[in-house]
Amino acid sequence: MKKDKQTLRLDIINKLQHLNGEQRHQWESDLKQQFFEYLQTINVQRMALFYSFHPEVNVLPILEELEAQGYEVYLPCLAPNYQLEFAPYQTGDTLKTVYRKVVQPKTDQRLEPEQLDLIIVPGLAFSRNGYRVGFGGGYYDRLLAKLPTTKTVSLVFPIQMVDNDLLPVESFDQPVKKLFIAR
Ligand SMILES: Nc1nc2c(c(=O)[nH]1)N(C=O)[C@@H](CNc1ccc(C(=O)N[C@@H](CCC(=O)O)C(=O)O)cc1)CN2
Ligand SMILES: Nc1ncnc2c1ncn2[C@@H]1O[C@H](COP(=O)(O)OP(=O)(O)OP(=O)(O)O)[C@@H](O)[C@H]1O
Repeated sequence: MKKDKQTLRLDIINKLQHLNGEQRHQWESDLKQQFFEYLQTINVQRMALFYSFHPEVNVLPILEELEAQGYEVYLPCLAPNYQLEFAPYQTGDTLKTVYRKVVQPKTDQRLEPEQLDLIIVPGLAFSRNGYRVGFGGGYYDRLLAKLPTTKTVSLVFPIQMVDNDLLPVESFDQPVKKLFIAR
C-alpha cells in the first residue's frame, strides 16, 4: 500500500534510529568511498552539503575530507518563503541553530546557488528513480526547480530505499540525478 509522505517519514526516521552503530559506520564509510571515487570522474569546485543531525546519514566526515582536498564547501541557510541560500563553511566556523536540530553558518556571506557545481541533497526516503521525501519544508524541491543543470546527488542507506511505485510523488517534487546507495 502507498503510504503518505508523513507516514513514510516517520517510518524511515524510526528505522534510522534503530540502526546499530557498527552497521551505520560501515555504510557511512562505504558512501564516503563511493562519493570520492565519483568525484575523481567529474570536474567540480564548489559544493553544497548539509550539516547532518541524528539520525540522518552523517556527511560531516565527507565535508572534512572535501575541505582537506581543497574544495569550496557551502551549507544551506533558511530564507523567507522556504527558500534556501548558501553560505561558505569551514570546520570550526560559527554555526547557529535555526530550527530544532537544523544549524547554519552564522556568516552573512552568500553564494548564488547557480554558482554551485554540485549539491548533496539530504532526505529520508528515496526511490531508485531519485525521488525523495525529506523533512517536509519543500526547501530542496523549490531550490532544484531553479537549477535544472546543476549536478545533484544523495547518499543513502539501503533501509531508506522505497520501491518507485510506493514513494509518493507530487507535481512539485524534484528528483536527484544520482543516488549512492551504501553496500
Ligand atoms: N541536516 C539538514 N539540514 C537541512 C535540511 C535537512 O534536511 N537536513 N533541510 C532540508 O530541507 C533544510 C532545513 N529543513 C527544514 C525542514 C522543515 C522545517 C520546518 O519548519 N518544519 C515544520 C513543518 C514544515 C512547514 O512549516 O510546513 C515542522 O516540522 O513543524 C524547517 C527546516 C536545510 N538544512
Ligand atoms: N516549487 C514549489 N513551489 C511552491 N511550493 C512548493 C514547491 N515545491 C514544494 N512545495 C511545497 O513544499 C511542501 C513540502 O513538500 P514535501 O513534503 O515534498 O517536502 P520534502 O521534499 O519532504 O522537504 P525538503 O525538500 O525540505 O527536504 C509542499 O506542501 C509543497 O506544496
